[in-house]
Amino acid sequence: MTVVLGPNRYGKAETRVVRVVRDGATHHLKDINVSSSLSGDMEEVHLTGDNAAVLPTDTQKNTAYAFARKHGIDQIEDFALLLARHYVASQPSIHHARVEIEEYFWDRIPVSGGRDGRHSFVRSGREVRTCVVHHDRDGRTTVVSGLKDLVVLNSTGSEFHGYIQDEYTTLKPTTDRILATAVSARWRHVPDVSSRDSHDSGDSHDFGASYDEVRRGLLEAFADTHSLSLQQTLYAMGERVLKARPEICEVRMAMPNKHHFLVDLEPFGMDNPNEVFYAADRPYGLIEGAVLTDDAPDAAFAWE
Ligand SMILES: O=c1[nH]c(=O)c2[nH]c(=O)[nH]c2[nH]1
Repeated sequence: MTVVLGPNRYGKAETRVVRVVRDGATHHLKDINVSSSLSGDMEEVHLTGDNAAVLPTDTQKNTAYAFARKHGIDQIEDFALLLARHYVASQPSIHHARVEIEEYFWDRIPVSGGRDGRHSFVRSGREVRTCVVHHDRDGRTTVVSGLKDLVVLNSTGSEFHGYIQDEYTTLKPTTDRILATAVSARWRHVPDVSSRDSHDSGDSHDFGASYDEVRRGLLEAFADTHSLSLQQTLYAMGERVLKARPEICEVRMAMPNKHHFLVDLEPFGMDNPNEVFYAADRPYGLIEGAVLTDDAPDAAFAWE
Protein backbone atom coordinates (compact mmCIF):
# COMPACT_ATOMS: atom_id res chain seq x y z
CA MET A 1 0.00 0.00 0.00
CA THR A 2 1.25 3.47 -0.85
CA VAL A 3 -0.22 6.73 0.32
CA VAL A 4 -0.55 9.54 -2.19
CA LEU A 5 -1.61 13.16 -2.07
CA GLY A 6 -5.12 13.75 -3.37
CA PRO A 7 -6.77 16.93 -4.65
CA ASN A 8 -5.83 19.94 -2.60
CA ARG A 9 -6.12 23.70 -2.56
CA TYR A 10 -5.29 26.42 -0.11
CA GLY A 11 -5.99 30.09 0.32
CA LYS A 12 -7.25 32.91 2.48
CA ALA A 13 -10.89 32.63 3.37
CA GLU A 14 -13.13 35.59 4.06
CA THR A 15 -10.96 38.65 3.66
CA ARG A 16 -13.39 41.41 4.43
CA VAL A 17 -12.71 44.45 2.26
CA VAL A 18 -14.66 47.65 2.65
CA ARG A 19 -13.85 50.38 0.17
CA VAL A 20 -15.06 53.95 0.43
CA VAL A 21 -15.12 55.96 -2.79
CA ARG A 22 -15.10 59.67 -2.03
CA ASP A 23 -16.98 61.70 -4.56
CA GLY A 24 -16.64 65.06 -2.82
CA ALA A 25 -18.90 64.96 0.20
CA THR A 26 -20.84 62.02 -1.25
CA HIS A 27 -19.34 58.69 -0.39
CA HIS A 28 -19.99 55.29 -2.00
CA LEU A 29 -19.51 52.01 -0.17
CA LYS A 30 -18.43 48.61 -1.43
CA ASP A 31 -18.49 45.85 1.18
CA ILE A 32 -17.19 42.46 0.10
CA ASN A 33 -15.86 39.20 1.49
CA VAL A 34 -13.12 37.62 -0.65
CA SER A 35 -11.97 34.00 -0.45
CA SER A 36 -9.13 32.88 -2.70
CA SER A 37 -8.05 29.29 -3.15
CA LEU A 38 -4.99 28.24 -5.15
CA SER A 39 -3.71 24.94 -6.44
CA GLY A 40 -0.75 23.75 -8.49
CA ASP A 41 2.70 22.37 -7.66
CA MET A 42 1.85 21.59 -4.06
CA GLU A 43 3.34 18.10 -3.66
CA GLU A 44 6.48 19.33 -1.89
CA VAL A 45 4.76 21.45 0.71
CA HIS A 46 2.56 18.51 1.68
CA LEU A 47 5.17 15.76 1.45
CA THR A 48 8.34 17.46 2.71
CA GLY A 49 7.31 20.84 4.04
CA ASP A 50 9.27 22.71 1.36
CA ASN A 51 7.31 25.95 0.95
CA ALA A 52 9.05 27.19 -2.21
CA ALA A 53 5.89 26.88 -4.33
CA VAL A 54 3.59 28.47 -1.77
CA LEU A 55 2.26 32.00 -2.13
CA PRO A 56 1.29 32.62 1.51
CA THR A 57 -2.35 33.02 2.36
CA ASP A 58 -1.31 36.22 4.13
CA THR A 59 -0.12 37.55 0.76
CA GLN A 60 -3.46 36.61 -0.78
CA LYS A 61 -5.20 38.70 1.88
CA ASN A 62 -2.88 41.64 1.16
CA THR A 63 -3.43 41.30 -2.59
CA ALA A 64 -7.18 41.68 -2.13
CA TYR A 65 -6.62 44.91 -0.18
CA ALA A 66 -4.00 46.25 -2.59
CA PHE A 67 -6.14 45.50 -5.66
CA ALA A 68 -9.09 47.26 -4.02
CA ARG A 69 -6.94 50.38 -3.79
CA LYS A 70 -5.24 50.00 -7.16
CA HIS A 71 -8.17 48.92 -9.35
CA GLY A 72 -11.21 49.85 -7.28
CA ILE A 73 -14.09 47.43 -6.87
CA ASP A 74 -17.00 47.66 -9.23
CA GLN A 75 -18.67 44.36 -10.17
CA ILE A 76 -17.57 41.50 -7.92
CA GLU A 77 -17.15 39.18 -10.93
CA ASP A 78 -14.65 41.59 -12.51
CA PHE A 79 -12.71 41.90 -9.25
CA ALA A 80 -12.63 38.10 -8.85
CA LEU A 81 -11.42 37.69 -12.46
CA LEU A 82 -8.67 40.22 -11.84
CA LEU A 83 -7.43 38.39 -8.76
CA ALA A 84 -7.69 34.90 -10.26
CA ARG A 85 -5.81 35.91 -13.41
CA HIS A 86 -3.17 37.67 -11.33
CA TYR A 87 -2.36 34.60 -9.23
CA VAL A 88 -2.06 32.27 -12.21
CA ALA A 89 -0.12 34.75 -14.37
CA SER A 90 2.32 35.88 -11.70
CA GLN A 91 3.24 32.53 -10.07
CA PRO A 92 4.41 29.58 -12.17
CA SER A 93 3.66 27.19 -9.29
CA ILE A 94 0.00 28.25 -9.23
CA HIS A 95 -1.94 26.46 -11.96
CA HIS A 96 -5.46 27.21 -10.89
CA ALA A 97 -7.15 29.93 -8.89
CA ARG A 98 -10.64 29.97 -7.47
CA VAL A 99 -11.94 33.28 -6.13
CA GLU A 100 -15.25 33.53 -4.34
CA ILE A 101 -16.76 36.87 -3.35
CA GLU A 102 -19.84 37.84 -1.37
CA GLU A 103 -21.19 41.37 -1.48
CA TYR A 104 -23.29 42.97 1.22
CA PHE A 105 -25.54 45.86 0.29
CA TRP A 106 -25.88 49.14 2.16
CA ASP A 107 -28.60 51.76 1.74
CA ARG A 108 -28.20 55.44 2.36
CA ILE A 109 -29.84 56.73 5.54
CA PRO A 110 -32.28 59.51 4.67
CA VAL A 111 -31.39 62.66 6.57
CA SER A 112 -33.59 65.59 7.55
CA GLY A 113 -35.49 67.03 4.63
CA GLY A 114 -35.91 63.54 3.16
CA ARG A 115 -32.59 63.68 1.28
CA ASP A 116 -30.31 60.65 1.11
CA GLY A 117 -27.40 60.88 3.52
CA ARG A 118 -24.08 61.44 1.82
CA HIS A 119 -21.94 59.38 4.17
CA SER A 120 -24.39 57.53 6.41
CA PHE A 121 -25.54 54.02 5.58
CA VAL A 122 -27.75 51.30 6.97
CA ARG A 123 -27.04 47.67 6.14
CA SER A 124 -29.67 46.62 3.63
CA GLY A 125 -32.19 43.89 4.37
CA ARG A 126 -31.57 42.69 0.81
CA GLU A 127 -30.01 39.44 -0.30
CA VAL A 128 -26.26 38.75 -0.44
CA ARG A 129 -24.75 38.82 -3.94
CA THR A 130 -22.18 36.12 -4.70
CA CYS A 131 -19.77 34.94 -7.37
CA VAL A 132 -17.25 32.16 -7.91
CA VAL A 133 -14.58 32.55 -10.58
CA HIS A 134 -12.12 29.88 -11.69
CA HIS A 135 -9.12 30.50 -13.90
CA ASP A 136 -6.39 28.06 -14.88
CA ARG A 137 -3.07 28.26 -16.68
CA ASP A 138 -4.60 26.81 -19.86
CA GLY A 139 -6.67 29.97 -20.03
CA ARG A 140 -9.93 28.29 -19.07
CA THR A 141 -12.16 30.64 -17.10
CA THR A 142 -15.58 30.11 -15.58
CA VAL A 143 -17.87 32.60 -13.89
CA VAL A 144 -20.81 31.67 -11.68
CA SER A 145 -22.82 34.55 -10.25
CA GLY A 146 -25.45 34.23 -7.61
CA LEU A 147 -27.41 35.41 -4.65
CA LYS A 148 -28.47 33.99 -1.31
CA ASP A 149 -30.97 34.85 1.41
CA LEU A 150 -33.44 36.37 -1.04
CA VAL A 151 -36.48 35.90 1.21
CA VAL A 152 -39.82 35.83 -0.62
CA LEU A 153 -43.41 34.92 0.23
CA ASN A 154 -46.66 34.41 -1.69
CA SER A 155 -49.65 34.71 0.66
CA THR A 156 -51.84 32.82 -1.81
CA GLY A 157 -51.53 31.16 -5.22
CA SER A 158 -49.88 28.05 -3.83
CA GLU A 159 -51.32 24.54 -3.57
CA PHE A 160 -49.90 21.17 -2.59
CA HIS A 161 -51.88 17.97 -3.11
CA GLY A 162 -51.83 14.73 -5.07
CA TYR A 163 -48.66 13.49 -3.39
CA ILE A 164 -47.91 9.93 -2.22
CA GLN A 165 -49.88 8.88 0.86
CA ASP A 166 -48.30 6.02 2.80
CA GLU A 167 -48.83 4.81 6.36
CA TYR A 168 -46.75 7.69 7.74
CA THR A 169 -48.41 10.52 5.82
CA THR A 170 -50.35 12.98 7.96
CA LEU A 171 -50.01 16.11 5.80
CA LYS A 172 -53.38 17.46 4.67
CA PRO A 173 -53.70 18.45 1.00
CA THR A 174 -54.16 22.18 0.50
CA THR A 175 -55.36 24.38 -2.34
CA ASP A 176 -54.36 27.62 -0.63
CA ARG A 177 -51.22 27.90 1.45
CA ILE A 178 -48.44 30.37 2.09
CA LEU A 179 -45.36 29.70 -0.03
CA ALA A 180 -42.21 31.19 1.44
CA THR A 181 -38.55 30.56 0.87
CA ALA A 182 -35.07 32.03 1.08
CA VAL A 183 -33.73 31.67 -2.44
CA SER A 184 -30.14 30.63 -3.00
CA ALA A 185 -29.47 30.77 -6.72
CA ARG A 186 -26.27 30.51 -8.71
CA TRP A 187 -26.05 30.90 -12.46
CA ARG A 188 -23.31 29.96 -14.87
CA HIS A 189 -22.26 32.39 -17.58
CA VAL A 190 -21.53 31.02 -21.04
CA PRO A 191 -17.77 30.64 -21.66
CA ASP A 192 -17.71 33.58 -24.08
CA VAL A 193 -18.70 35.92 -21.26
CA SER A 194 -16.38 34.30 -18.74
CA SER A 195 -13.28 34.66 -20.87
CA ARG A 196 -13.67 38.34 -21.74
CA ASP A 197 -11.17 40.47 -19.88
CA SER A 198 -12.64 43.77 -18.78
CA HIS A 199 -9.20 45.23 -18.18
CA ASP A 200 -7.56 44.29 -21.46
CA SER A 201 -10.41 44.70 -23.88
CA GLY A 202 -13.16 47.23 -24.18
CA ASP A 203 -16.00 44.75 -24.56
CA SER A 204 -16.27 43.60 -20.99
CA HIS A 205 -19.50 41.94 -19.99
CA ASP A 206 -21.83 44.04 -17.82
CA PHE A 207 -22.16 41.77 -14.80
CA GLY A 208 -24.12 44.44 -12.93
CA ALA A 209 -26.90 44.69 -15.50
CA SER A 210 -26.95 40.90 -15.83
CA TYR A 211 -27.32 40.52 -12.05
CA ASP A 212 -30.21 42.99 -11.87
CA GLU A 213 -32.05 41.26 -14.70
CA VAL A 214 -31.56 37.74 -13.33
CA ARG A 215 -32.74 38.87 -9.91
CA ARG A 216 -35.77 40.51 -11.51
CA GLY A 217 -36.57 37.35 -13.49
CA LEU A 218 -36.33 35.15 -10.40
CA LEU A 219 -38.64 37.43 -8.42
CA GLU A 220 -41.16 37.87 -11.22
CA ALA A 221 -41.36 34.13 -11.87
CA PHE A 222 -41.82 33.47 -8.14
CA ALA A 223 -44.66 36.00 -8.03
CA ASP A 224 -46.26 35.00 -11.37
CA THR A 225 -46.27 31.25 -10.99
CA HIS A 226 -49.41 29.68 -9.56
CA SER A 227 -47.57 27.02 -7.63
CA LEU A 228 -48.55 23.37 -7.30
CA SER A 229 -45.22 22.67 -5.57
CA LEU A 230 -42.04 24.50 -4.69
CA GLN A 231 -40.30 22.20 -7.19
CA GLN A 232 -42.53 23.59 -9.97
CA THR A 233 -41.80 27.14 -8.83
CA LEU A 234 -38.06 26.44 -8.80
CA TYR A 235 -38.18 25.19 -12.39
CA ALA A 236 -40.27 28.18 -13.50
CA MET A 237 -37.77 30.58 -11.93
CA GLY A 238 -34.79 28.95 -13.66
CA GLU A 239 -36.65 28.75 -16.97
CA ARG A 240 -37.55 32.46 -16.79
CA VAL A 241 -33.90 33.41 -16.37
CA LEU A 242 -32.64 31.15 -19.15
CA LYS A 243 -35.26 32.35 -21.64
CA ALA A 244 -34.49 36.02 -20.95
CA ARG A 245 -30.72 35.96 -20.57
CA PRO A 246 -28.60 34.51 -23.40
CA GLU A 247 -25.41 34.98 -21.34
CA ILE A 248 -26.63 32.37 -18.82
CA CYS A 249 -26.68 28.64 -19.60
CA GLU A 250 -27.44 27.04 -16.23
CA VAL A 251 -29.15 28.04 -12.99
CA ARG A 252 -28.84 26.05 -9.77
CA MET A 253 -31.14 26.79 -6.90
CA ALA A 254 -31.67 25.70 -3.31
CA MET A 255 -34.94 26.74 -1.71
CA PRO A 256 -35.94 25.87 1.84
CA ASN A 257 -39.69 25.54 2.18
CA LYS A 258 -40.35 27.97 5.03
CA HIS A 259 -43.49 26.29 6.29
CA HIS A 260 -46.34 28.45 7.56
CA PHE A 261 -48.86 26.39 9.49
CA LEU A 262 -52.40 27.59 10.11
CA VAL A 263 -52.92 28.02 13.85
CA ASP A 264 -55.89 26.15 15.32
CA LEU A 265 -57.94 28.87 17.05
CA GLU A 266 -60.92 26.63 17.75
CA PRO A 267 -59.96 26.16 21.43
CA PHE A 268 -60.60 29.91 21.74
CA GLY A 269 -63.92 29.71 19.90
CA MET A 270 -62.51 31.40 16.80
CA ASP A 271 -62.28 30.41 13.18
CA ASN A 272 -59.10 30.95 11.19
CA PRO A 273 -59.84 31.59 7.51
CA ASN A 274 -56.18 31.48 6.38
CA GLU A 275 -55.22 34.52 8.46
CA VAL A 276 -53.08 33.53 11.44
CA PHE A 277 -50.04 31.33 10.79
CA TYR A 278 -47.24 29.85 12.79
CA ALA A 279 -43.96 30.42 10.90
CA ALA A 280 -42.01 27.25 11.62
CA ASP A 281 -38.25 27.43 11.86
CA ARG A 282 -37.24 23.77 11.50
CA PRO A 283 -37.39 21.20 10.16
CA TYR A 284 -37.93 22.57 6.67
CA GLY A 285 -38.33 20.99 3.27
CA LEU A 286 -35.28 21.63 1.11
CA ILE A 287 -35.90 21.78 -2.62
CA GLU A 288 -32.81 21.86 -4.84
CA GLY A 289 -32.40 21.67 -8.58
CA ALA A 290 -30.53 22.73 -11.68
CA VAL A 291 -32.19 24.12 -14.79
CA LEU A 292 -30.12 24.40 -17.94
CA THR A 293 -30.34 24.91 -21.66
CA ASP A 294 -30.05 21.73 -23.73
CA ASP A 295 -27.01 23.19 -25.49
CA ALA A 296 -25.24 24.31 -22.30
CA PRO A 297 -21.50 23.89 -22.82
CA ASP A 298 -19.45 21.70 -20.50
CA ALA A 299 -19.30 23.25 -17.01
CA ALA A 300 -15.64 22.27 -16.46
CA PHE A 301 -14.79 23.27 -12.87
CA ALA A 302 -17.40 26.04 -12.64
CA TRP A 303 -19.37 24.48 -9.76
CA GLU A 304 -16.41 23.28 -7.67
O1 LIG B 1 -43.87 22.28 -2.43
C1 LIG B 1 -43.73 21.28 -1.71
N1 LIG B 1 -42.98 20.24 -2.17
C2 LIG B 1 -42.80 19.08 -1.43
O2 LIG B 1 -42.10 18.14 -1.88
C3 LIG B 1 -43.41 19.03 -0.16
N2 LIG B 1 -43.42 18.10 0.82
C4 LIG B 1 -44.17 18.60 1.83
O3 LIG B 1 -44.39 18.02 2.93
N3 LIG B 1 -44.64 19.85 1.52
C5 LIG B 1 -44.17 20.13 0.28
N4 LIG B 1 -44.30 21.24 -0.51
